[in-house]
Parts: sequence; C-alpha cells; structure tokens
Amino acid sequence: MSSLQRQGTPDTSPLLSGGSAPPHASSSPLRIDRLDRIDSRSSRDFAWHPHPPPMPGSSPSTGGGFLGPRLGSSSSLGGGATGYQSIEGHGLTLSRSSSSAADVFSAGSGLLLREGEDPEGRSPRERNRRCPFVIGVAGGTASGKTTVCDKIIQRLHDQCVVMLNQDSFYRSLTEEEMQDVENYNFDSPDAFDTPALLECLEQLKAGRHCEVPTYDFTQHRRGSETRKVEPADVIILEGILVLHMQELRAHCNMLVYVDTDDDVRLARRIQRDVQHRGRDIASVIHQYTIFVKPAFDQYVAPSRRYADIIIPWQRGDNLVAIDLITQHISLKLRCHDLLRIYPNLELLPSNFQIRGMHTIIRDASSSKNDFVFYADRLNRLIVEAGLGHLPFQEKIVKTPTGHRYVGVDFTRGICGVSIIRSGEAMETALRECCQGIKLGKILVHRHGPHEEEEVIYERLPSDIAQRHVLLLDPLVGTGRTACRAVEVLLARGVQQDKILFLSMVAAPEAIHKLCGSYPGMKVLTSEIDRGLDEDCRIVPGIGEFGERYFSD
Ligand SMILES: Nc1ncnc2c1ncn2[C@@H]1O[C@H](COP(=O)(O)OP(=O)(O)O)[C@@H](O)[C@H]1O
Ligand SMILES: Nc1ccn([C@@H]2O[C@H](COP(=O)(O)O)[C@@H](O)[C@H]2O)c(=O)n1
Repeated sequence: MSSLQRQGTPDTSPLLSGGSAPPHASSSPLRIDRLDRIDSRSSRDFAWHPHPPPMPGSSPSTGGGFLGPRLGSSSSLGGGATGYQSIEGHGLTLSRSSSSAADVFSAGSGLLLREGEDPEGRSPRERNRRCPFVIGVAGGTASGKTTVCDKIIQRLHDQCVVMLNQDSFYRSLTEEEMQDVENYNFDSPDAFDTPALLECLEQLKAGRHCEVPTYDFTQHRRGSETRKVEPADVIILEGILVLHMQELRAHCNMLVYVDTDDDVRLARRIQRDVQHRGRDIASVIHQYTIFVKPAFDQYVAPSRRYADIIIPWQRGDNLVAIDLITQHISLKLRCHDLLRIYPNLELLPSNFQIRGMHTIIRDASSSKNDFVFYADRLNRLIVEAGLGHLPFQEKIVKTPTGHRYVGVDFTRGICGVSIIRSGEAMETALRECCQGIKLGKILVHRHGPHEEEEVIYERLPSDIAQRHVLLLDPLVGTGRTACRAVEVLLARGVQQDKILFLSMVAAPEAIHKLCGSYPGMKVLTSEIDRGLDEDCRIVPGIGEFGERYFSD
C-alpha cells in the first residue's frame, strides 16, 4: 500500500486549523493590480438584488500581473513614496485604490425581513440577503490560501462570511482510478466536480443555502456527510484553480493570489500531508514532482495575471495585505447597506476620472482655479445623472438618412433650487445642461451646530408646485439644512416625489435624515463620506465649499 492509499485522519474540515504562522507583521509589499477592476466588477455585480442576480459576464483582463502600482506598509515605502495616499489609522499607503473603509460610515445591517411566501421557497432570511461579495483566492498548494482566508474571516468578524473550498469538490475516484492512485493527477482541472461547485455558488448568490460535500484526502473520495452552508454577505472561494477557471472567476468581485516560493510551499506541503493527509515524505515528493509542480506551472502560476491583489505570503503573516483586503470589502458592504436601506438613494457610479476630480476638490492645497474647474466638471456629471432620473416620454424622430429613431423627450416643467451659498456653485452645471432653466434660492441659517435652522430668504418660481425640482447643495452633513429646505418646497406645494436632491458629498447622517424623512424624494450623491466630527463637519470632507468656490 502506497502512502497515497494509506489510512489517516480525514481532512474534511473547511478550515485547516493547524499551522502556526509567526505572528509578526510582514513588511512585504502587497502588489495591487487593477483595483479599478475590483470596483468596476463590484459596481456591476455587487448590487442588492431582491431577486437572484444575473450571472456576471466578466471578461477578465489579460494584463501582466505585477504591472500595477504597489502597496506596502508605511515602513516599506517610507515617506518618499510620492503619489501614495494614506489610509487613516493603519499607516498604510496605497495608490489608485478606490477608497479605504475608513472613509465610509457603516449604516449597520438593517435587513428588511418580511414573512410570507417566496415563489422560490427561500426563507425570509435567505430572501432578504443582498447579492454577496465574492472573493476568489488562489495560489499554489500549501501557499497559505486557507490561512489567508482564515485571517480575512477573523477581521470581517462583524460580517457574515462563508468559505467554499474547491478541495471539497474533488470528484470521488472510481475503483479503477483508486487502483492506480499514484498516477492520478489531482492537480488537473478534471479532478474537480466544477459543475457542483458552480451550483453551490449560484445558490448562495441567489440567497439560498447549499450543501457542500466533505472530502476525505486519505480515501480520495467524498464522505457521506455534507456541510450546510448558509447564504452570507461575503463568500470566499478558495482553491488552487479558482483563478485559472474562467467560470469561477466570472463569479468573483475580487481576485486574490497568494504568492509563496516553491520551496517554502513544498516544505509546508510535506509537513501538512504527512501530518494530516496520511502520506509519507517519499510519496509527497513523488506526487509533487510528477503532478503538482507541472500543474502549478501550467495552470496556477499563469492564473496570477488575473489577480487584483497578489499577496506575498512566505515571511509570516502579511497583515498589511489582509487589512487592505478587509477594508475594501467593508467599504463595499457598508455603502451597499445604505443603498439597500434606502431605495431613494442613488450613488453616482464611480470611476478613476471621478475619483481624480474628488481628489483635487478635496485636496486643501488645490488652487482656486483647479477647485472651481473640477467642481464644475463633477457637478455637471451629477446634474446629468440627476436629470436621468426624471420621467420621460417616448419621442420618434426622423434621422437625416430618412430612418425612424425611437427616442425620448426631455421632461418639461423642471426648475433648480440652490441652497445658498454652496448650492449656487451647482447652478452653472444645471444651466449648461438645461438652457433657460428657472432657478430659485433658499437661504437657511443656523446660529450654532445645535440651534434650530431658520429660513432667512427664499425666492422660488411662482409655479413651483407644478414643477420637478432639482434641489442643489454640494455638501450635506447633518442633513438638517437640507431638510429645512425640503420643508420650504413641500410648504409651497411641491410633491415629494418631484424633488430630486443633488449633492457631491454626503455624510451618512444626512443620508439617514433625508432619505428616511422623505422616502418619496430621490437623493443622488457622488460620494458618501465617513461621518461628522464634533463640530458637525464632514470627515474627510471638502471644507467650506462655498468659500473655496466663490472667494477670490
Ligand atoms: N505565513 C505562514 N508562515 C508559516 N506557515 C504558514 C504560513 N501560512 C500558512 N502556513 C502553514 O502552511 C501550511 C499550508 O497552509 P494552508 O493555508 O493550508 O495552505 P493552502 O490552503 O494554500 O494549501 C499550513 O500548515 C499552515 O499553517
Ligand atoms: N485526494 C487528493 C486530493 C488532492 N490532493 C492534493 O491537494 C492539493 C490541493 O489542496 P491544497 O490545500 O494544497 O490547495 C493539490 O495539489 C492535490 O495534489 C491530494 O494530494 N490528494
């Protein structure tokens, strides 16, 4: 009997508990590759779907793995790494990343559970889950994938996270294959029951539980038991071929590659397989040479190019990398909490152009010219996005080539109302988009952060009650001034569902107040910041917007 056939302790646990990684923080850089892809995938796929979401049809980039900017601990980059931005409280530096979780406030996880029949037979808990954030984690055998996932799960302790191991979906060997198990290639894609894994993944993404097989590495077959996995906010899919298999990658919002030197992996593998998988050293080395290493070179190493994040994992725990990943996931989950709670909240879809505009606008050292230029540019995008929410009517026109074009007609009867003084900075964008639009103004004054808001001045179109109103204020912090302005409009007979509130930056407090108090009113903002400081200023914020825009 070869050691591949030996009896031993079944290793069917979803998490290998063994292993004691040295608890020192590594200064290894985390190689960030295309965090923009994480974001673009996230904005497309990672949305709250009351019904099962559509299958994401992502087409992975084939760009080189290490071309992206680097991220490392502050010690590794030092102060000289220009162009890098600090993540508050963690001493991290990153480049091009979308945001740190520190910038965003958690709205909690107020699930909207309702009892009742579900046509798909899901429980209320299953039904009300949002579409989960899926992280694919790959890397060579014994690279530390499970350990990395374990650490991510520990850090996401306030979120509901489940793990799917590709290992659990190894096919059971037939009697014939068992006879010649030494020559069976467990590192080939054919060794896995990928349809079963996909089915589980799809069930979880649809908000349903799934039954995951248990696998016995000593017997090379599935156990009779299955493991029930409940739907969760975050699904971690881990395995050697997760990044290699396009059908698995397509499900992931974030792709992580755990990068560990071959010799380190072989040493870890020998130790693990001997201790936990009933093998002897000779058989591990034989299997490694004949199958594991060639398959690594053929499938696993090349799949690194699909990774958004590559984590060097040979020298202790790379906590910098783990923190960055968990911060990014928290950011996504928290933003979606607000979007899920308030159907009347809209976020301007982000991209690097928009992030770049925010960066200049938020930079205290930006010149007045730059501030105004980029504020106007961003406001224009916000206004255009806002106008897209107005009702429309079909309109058919004839093109110069004589063909029919079925289009839409812009809504008539709209007006803008700016909240003085910052809101007036958005008037330019509105005028540029809607020629000749009527504009009104409201001035709300508050003597101190805890005083009542007082309406000092209002000048509104006389027929405002018949109009759709775009209410403009680039910054909303507590939301109290904005609410007071909304009250003025309502008192003038404007219907709630004909008000569209447009802002550049909103604190979560303002979102709660505006969206919660006026569920009929749509609120559109470009970014949601972390919160308010003790003086009720938005953090990280923009500063005094009106002052920066209008003063000489
Ligand atoms: N950073 C590390 N330093 C030392 N040992 C580690 C480290 N990460 C993982 N290990 C050990 O290496 C072995 C393989 O790790 P594991 O996470 O199970 O790898 P994989 O899931 O990629 O096969 C385990 O025994 C684990 O405890
Ligand atoms: N019966 C089996 C099944 C798989 N293997 C090896 O497991 C490795 C994948 O698991 P990791 O935790 O190391 O990622 C893979 O390299 C297979 O060779 C096995 O030895 N026996």
